[in-house]
Amino acid sequence: MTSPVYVALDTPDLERAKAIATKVRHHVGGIKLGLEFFTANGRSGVKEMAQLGLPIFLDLKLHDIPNTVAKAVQALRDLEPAVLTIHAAGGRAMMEDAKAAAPAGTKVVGVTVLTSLDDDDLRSIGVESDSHAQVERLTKLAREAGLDGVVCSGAEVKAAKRLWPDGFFVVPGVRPANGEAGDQKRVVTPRQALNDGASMLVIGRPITAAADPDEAARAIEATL
Ligand SMILES: O=C(O)c1cc(=O)[nH]c(=O)n1[C@@H]1O[C@H](COP(=O)(O)O)[C@@H](O)[C@H]1O
Repeated sequence: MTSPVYVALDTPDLERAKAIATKVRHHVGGIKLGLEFFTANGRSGVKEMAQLGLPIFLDLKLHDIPNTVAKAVQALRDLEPAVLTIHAAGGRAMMEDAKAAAPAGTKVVGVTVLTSLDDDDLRSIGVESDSHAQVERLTKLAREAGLDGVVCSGAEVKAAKRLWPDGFFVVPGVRPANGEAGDQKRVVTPRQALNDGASMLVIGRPITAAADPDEAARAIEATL
């Protein structure tokens, strides 16, 4: 079975990203390249990582007016990522236009509420709903806009899947039991996230910051 774990290679260092991906490749389903990697290495860096032969999740969390996001997605078409993120809070028209601009084989998923935010953080930016209700709201909107799925924490994935049984659910903020939460606030274990309906788990530091990343990925895989 292909592993649902995508390792987040959050580094500006292309050689380090390659080295970690090469080490863990037999215990993950793919690699996630985000803003830190992309702003340092750009499209050519993504192409170089693609040569490793693992599926790529390009996590750019695009969030702008519909025209700008659609044109940015168009400019990324030839990279053909397996998964691409946009912010669901960008609204329905933005999501519709992003999906229309993406390659047919790319799953476009909407980030709902970042896993680094709790209900107090939401209130501080004027969102009166709690994280659970806000994830549900944005999941419905993403579905209506024709996206393939959403990104949410493991605390909400069960509810999101109930609203969208055939949606694709990406769950970051995943930590092995007793793992360091760091800046993540809504955290669950990999096993719990899968039990509750996650399609894909995004795991960064628990693997990449380990003394032996392959052993860490293997240990996580053993809990699934
Ligand atoms: O879209 C994401 O992947 C994402 C969404 C979210 O709400 N929270 C979140 O942590 N992420 C990403 O998931 C990864 C989590 O990394 P670790 O906390 O090191 O496991 C990072 O690359 C984040 O950019």
